Amino acid sequence: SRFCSPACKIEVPERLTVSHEALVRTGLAARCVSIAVREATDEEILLVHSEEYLEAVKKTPYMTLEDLMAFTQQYGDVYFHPNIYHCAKLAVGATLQLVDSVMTGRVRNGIALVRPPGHHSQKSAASGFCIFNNVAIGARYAMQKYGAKRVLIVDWDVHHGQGVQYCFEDDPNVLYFSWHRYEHQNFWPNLRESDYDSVGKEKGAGFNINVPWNKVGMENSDYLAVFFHVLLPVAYEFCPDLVLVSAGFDSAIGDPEGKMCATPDIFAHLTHLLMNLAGGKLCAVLEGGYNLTSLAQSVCQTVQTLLGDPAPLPADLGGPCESVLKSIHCVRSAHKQYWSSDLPASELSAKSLKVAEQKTGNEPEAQEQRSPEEIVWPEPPKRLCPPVRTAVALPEGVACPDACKRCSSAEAPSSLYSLSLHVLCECVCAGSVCRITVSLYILVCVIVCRAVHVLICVCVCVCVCVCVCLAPQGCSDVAGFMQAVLGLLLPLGYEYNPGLVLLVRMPGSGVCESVWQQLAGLLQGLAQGHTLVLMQVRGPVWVKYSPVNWWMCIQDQNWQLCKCTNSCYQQAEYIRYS
Ligand SMILES: NCCCNCCCCCS
Ligand SMILES: [Zn+2]
Repeated sequence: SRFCSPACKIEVPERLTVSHEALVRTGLAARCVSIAVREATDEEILLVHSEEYLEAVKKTPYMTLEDLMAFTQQYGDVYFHPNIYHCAKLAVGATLQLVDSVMTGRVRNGIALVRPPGHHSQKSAASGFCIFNNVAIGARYAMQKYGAKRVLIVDWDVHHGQGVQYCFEDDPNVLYFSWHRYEHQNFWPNLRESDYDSVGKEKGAGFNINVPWNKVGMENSDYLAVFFHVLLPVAYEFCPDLVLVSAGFDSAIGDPEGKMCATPDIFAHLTHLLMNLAGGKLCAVLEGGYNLTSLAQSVCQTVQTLLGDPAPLPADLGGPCESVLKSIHCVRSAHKQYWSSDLPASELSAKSLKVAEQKTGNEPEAQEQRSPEEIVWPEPPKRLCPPVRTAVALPEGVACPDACKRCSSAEAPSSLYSLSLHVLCECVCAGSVCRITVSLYILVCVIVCRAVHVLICVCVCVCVCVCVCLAPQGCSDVAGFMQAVLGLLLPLGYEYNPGLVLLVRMPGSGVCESVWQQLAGLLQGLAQGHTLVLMQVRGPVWVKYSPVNWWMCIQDQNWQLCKCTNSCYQQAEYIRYS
């Protein structure tokens, strides 16, 4: 019989069917392994929820419609259907199946497309369409069953996941990050504790990060700025064993709840920027997302990045808007005492403020006048999945690394300079590159990043941005190095939006492997993954390249190579020859 109470108009079954259909239509589903779902057990649900709440929800399948209505009244904005208890157990069970698959290494990462969502539900309360807190239970489960010590939860849904915050606010082992439409507490769930000064309690102080959006109409550059200047520096310092994403897509353009302007392809970059953490162990769990068109596109963008495909070129980014700068400034000040990675906040806001003034963001008022259905945006750009991930040109007698395809060996130019120009011209003449960023890493810690634009080729105008990075001591200051990469190089790179990234590692630079891997991985979010790496270890040159990744390594006589695990793209095993 039809459920006579006002069933939810936006949290509808079609959310899952359009998402799955899009994954099938784009061929992405065929590239994934599907994981069986199951119902969560009581024990698993009790990792987060109270017995009395679970017992109460257990009764709902047998309630009359009137009783269900009454039961719903005690909570905010949640709808109970006789079948929702079953669905909510499946949503938790699917999440835990995904956590199992990732923590056991059966898969590197994945996404659980579930409903009802979970991040608003609390120990003894349903809220905001959520019955059981899928992601909070997933975090506790990973810690209990797999001994995960530190779990990072990134909540990019447009609503504040207060349920997750309450669950872990005194827990230093779970770092909860959420951005959310807030409008100075005028947006649902209208909580004082959703503001930036809720940093966690007792031992958990510093492990809860709230970034309020005090305006609607936020764009891609606003989202990236928060990742570069708030989330990523702290996430790298936290060094999680597992990343859980409360992947709500109501923060995308066209959503009736969020009223933001960020386009679906931004989720390709957000996902990419998180995939270098925790050795690539990332579980995304669907939360909100109520515009069926942008939801399906955003899900596909996320899955395609999880599969390792190169990110799309970021559409013309500007700097963050004034309101976001204030939020970034406030949340960084609130967390200053807990985290060491901290560029002088004044410098950050000064630079970005200048850019913000020039920013002519599309006025959200204009957007608000149009109904969500009328808002249109361009289809996300096609993203190449190269037929050959990695080709390697090696001197005679050197075996081809795993997962690489051997091709004719390039002659080994003697000096680095001629080599790089030789290759650059080859790239340029191939016509596949319009702009090139050359990062010459002389030494380790980047403290000054100066960009010099040089015209190097008459046939094609190639802007070579030569970042000459000076630095003091060796690899000890990894935090400082990562802070400079995250807070300076990446924002610069995304805004510059090059056609190719050239990474050069000089001998004696002392760049330790982990830093090098992070750098190579993060920078592959630029230039659609076209990365050229000159790794001056010592010795002859060989070129490892593919339509996506160009790797050029200069090796010493005894082939002192390194294992470069690119969690994003492929395990590139190099070979040690002595
Ligand atoms: N007038 C109150 C609107 C409440 N909307 C609840 C939205 C829950 C989103 C879950 S992601
Ligand atoms: Zn939401």
